Amino acid sequence: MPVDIAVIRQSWNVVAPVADRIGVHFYAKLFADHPQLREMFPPAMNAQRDRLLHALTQVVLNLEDGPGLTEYLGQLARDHRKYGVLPEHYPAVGRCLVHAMRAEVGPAWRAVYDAAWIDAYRFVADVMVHAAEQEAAHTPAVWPAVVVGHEMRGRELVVVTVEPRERYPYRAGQYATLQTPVWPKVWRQYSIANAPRPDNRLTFHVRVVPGGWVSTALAHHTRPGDTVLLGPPRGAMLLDRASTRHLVFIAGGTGLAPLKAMVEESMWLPERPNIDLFHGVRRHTDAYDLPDLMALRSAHRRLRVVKAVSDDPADPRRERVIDAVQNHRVTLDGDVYVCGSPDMVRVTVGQLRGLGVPPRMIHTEYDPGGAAAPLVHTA
Ligand SMILES: NC(=O)C1=CN([C@@H]2O[C@H](COP(=O)(O)OP(=O)(O)OC[C@H]3O[C@@H](n4cnc5c(N)ncnc54)[C@H](O)[C@@H]3O)[C@@H](O)[C@H]2O)C=CC1
Repeated sequence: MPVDIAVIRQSWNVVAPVADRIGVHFYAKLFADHPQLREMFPPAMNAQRDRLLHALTQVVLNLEDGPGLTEYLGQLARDHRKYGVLPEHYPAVGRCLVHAMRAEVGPAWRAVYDAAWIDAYRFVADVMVHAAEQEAAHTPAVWPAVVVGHEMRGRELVVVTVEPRERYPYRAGQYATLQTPVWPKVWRQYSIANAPRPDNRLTFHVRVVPGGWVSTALAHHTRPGDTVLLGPPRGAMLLDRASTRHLVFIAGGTGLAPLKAMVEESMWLPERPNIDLFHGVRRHTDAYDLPDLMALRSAHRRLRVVKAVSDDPADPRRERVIDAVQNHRVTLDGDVYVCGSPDMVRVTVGQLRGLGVPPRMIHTEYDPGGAAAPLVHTA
């Protein structure tokens, strides 16, 4: 049965305003009817509810884009394998979702919405089950990884290195989701700070976020020998290996991680490009990776590394990282990669656009649509 896009869109006018309540209702109903599913989810459900609503919105907005929607749902399904989702769970989810929508929308809900959503959900479930099955044929759902390095760099920043037991296939610039034994079922995304290595080891730069469960666990309750779990690699901020164009990397704080991985990858290219790597930090003491960056610098003659300090009272030349790029008269004639906090990325990209850098040359971890939430966050 084809999905009735017009009816779904119409229903969205009454669903969207009460979407938060639908999220709460949906999970309450799901766990009441299927208590065995509760243990698949984290203790705190706020983020989970946001993800559900985000996914629903993506489905509704992209119903006309068949291939794009299939790609999105496939990625969602591959990500969900780590939660232990099985094909038999999907019908229960569909029933509870439609029930929650009907209940929260109230009298404005029409009978035709039921049928349209049941069809739409069936389509979503079919695509996801198929994608998960295909992936399961050759890829694990999770990668157990032993912590082999744990180095505090300052009080609230840790550099963690792990060694997955099986080969972890990823590209420089991507990120992984990670779970520690301290908080089962709680996953957080962290960019991988090194290009793939023969020893299969991955390094993460983790700033402790106040109240952040996983970042605190990694910094203060994790030791070499512990085992963490990794979900599949994700992210599309990658190097164009065929290009020899000048590369400018602009990092804010731990946003350095994926850009450092890309610098490493660029060192294998047959024709190494010229690279400018700017690391923006608030204070001098926040430049947690400077010795490593300098080591990289001495191995790569075409690499320039610049530290920009924005808020250090001891430093008269306080500059935002984008100001440092301008002050060093960098020619912005190639690809520019920007990574850091959402605000930092927004401000920096705005400045780059103002300087005439074409949007297609600016690469970030953000939804190309622009206004949407960042695709990666760490906590
Ligand atoms: N793949 C990704 O997208 C990754 C993103 N991140 C994000 O990067 C951020 C790093 O945070 P911290 O290490 O605490 O660094 P931070 O927030 O202390 O900032 C470091 C630099 O960014 C600049 N900055 C911050 N806010 C700015 C703004 N509104 N406008 C212009 N410049 C600004 C600061 O001046 C400083 O130079 C986190 O939000 C983290 O989630 C980190 C790793 C990977």
